Amino acid sequence: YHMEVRAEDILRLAQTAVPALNEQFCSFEFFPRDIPDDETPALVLAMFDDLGLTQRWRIRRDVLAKAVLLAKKGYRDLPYHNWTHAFSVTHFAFLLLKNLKPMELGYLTELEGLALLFSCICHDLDHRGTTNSFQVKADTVLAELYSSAGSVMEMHHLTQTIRILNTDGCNIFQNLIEEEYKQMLCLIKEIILGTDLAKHLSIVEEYNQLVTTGFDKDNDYHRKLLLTLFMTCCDLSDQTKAWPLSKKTAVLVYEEFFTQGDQEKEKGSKPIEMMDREKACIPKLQLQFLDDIVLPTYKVLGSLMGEARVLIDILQRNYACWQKASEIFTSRWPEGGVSICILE
Ligand SMILES: Cc1nc2ccc(C(=O)NCC(C)C)cc2n2c(-c3cc(OC(C)(C)C)ccc3Cl)nnc12
Ligand SMILES: [Mg+2]
Repeated sequence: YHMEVRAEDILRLAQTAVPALNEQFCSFEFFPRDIPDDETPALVLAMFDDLGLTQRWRIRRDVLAKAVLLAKKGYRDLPYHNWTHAFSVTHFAFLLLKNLKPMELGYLTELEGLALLFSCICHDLDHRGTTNSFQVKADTVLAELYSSAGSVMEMHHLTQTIRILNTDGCNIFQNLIEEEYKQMLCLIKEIILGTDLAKHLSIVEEYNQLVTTGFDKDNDYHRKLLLTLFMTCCDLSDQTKAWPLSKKTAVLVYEEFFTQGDQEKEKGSKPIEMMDREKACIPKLQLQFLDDIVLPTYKVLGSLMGEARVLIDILQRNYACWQKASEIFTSRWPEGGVSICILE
């Protein structure tokens, strides 16, 4: 398994005219998952340009082109943790940076904004569609390598990210001065390791304190919290889209979970209910997920950045749809299949 891209593909991407990012593309309603796969690399370049990051950090176009193509190739063909997920997460980071203007307001430095965008592209590189606990239980190579550090998968995503930067002609940060380069690697590490669900759950308390004490933009730690908060919001952003779209994504997540559950059964171990296609009730699990993880995270975002409150309204509408679905589908289909919500 290796990551390689052809020179002519890099050249073609580097020379494509920058697609104009229209109003829909720049709005929170936009659903990036509908963009054809082959159009996504050019749009990533356009997002860097549109945010002024390409010129601010003197990022060479052909270098950014190669890095994006290598990252795209670094994702596996899975139901959920694939390039489409990475692209949609990156698109939401673009929306946050463009619409909430954290860099202009001094909530994030331009270096932190660049770190967020690049981390989104790479944050789930070479995911295998299984959880950290699965890696440890199955004693996989990745668990051998990283279980002592915890965050097994996230450590792997990080090493794959560094590998891209160390690949000839891919280091988009090559024109940063020494000090900024060191800071950049530190930020990327924080952000990518912060995408471990266990890490997120352990710092939710600190997010709420941040809301109570108020955000101090001169406080490095506050800005770091904001970065990992933004990253988690990006990672969860499919849930802030219109109902049919957010439901479609949820089904993909369970396709991956159930495949892991099937593998665990084959190994003779019992999967948790969320991963057991015989036991899981998706609407019920989605209500828990929105209650325990998504809503608390976006409520912090909404308290810190007023313009993000509109996203909470959409989340609450989607919550209501899952409630209706759970009432209609509390009893499973006669043949014991999983209830997929047909609500539109
Ligand atoms: C639609 C949707 N349903 C989900 C339902 C359940 C869970 C889950 O892991 N439950 C475990 C218990 C202990 C809480 C995750 C779900 N999920 C994620 C997701 C988020 C992640 O972590 C961050 C981003 C840091 C929160 C990491 C991995 C994934 Cl797949 N993305 N979309 C979804
Ligand atoms: Mg991840």
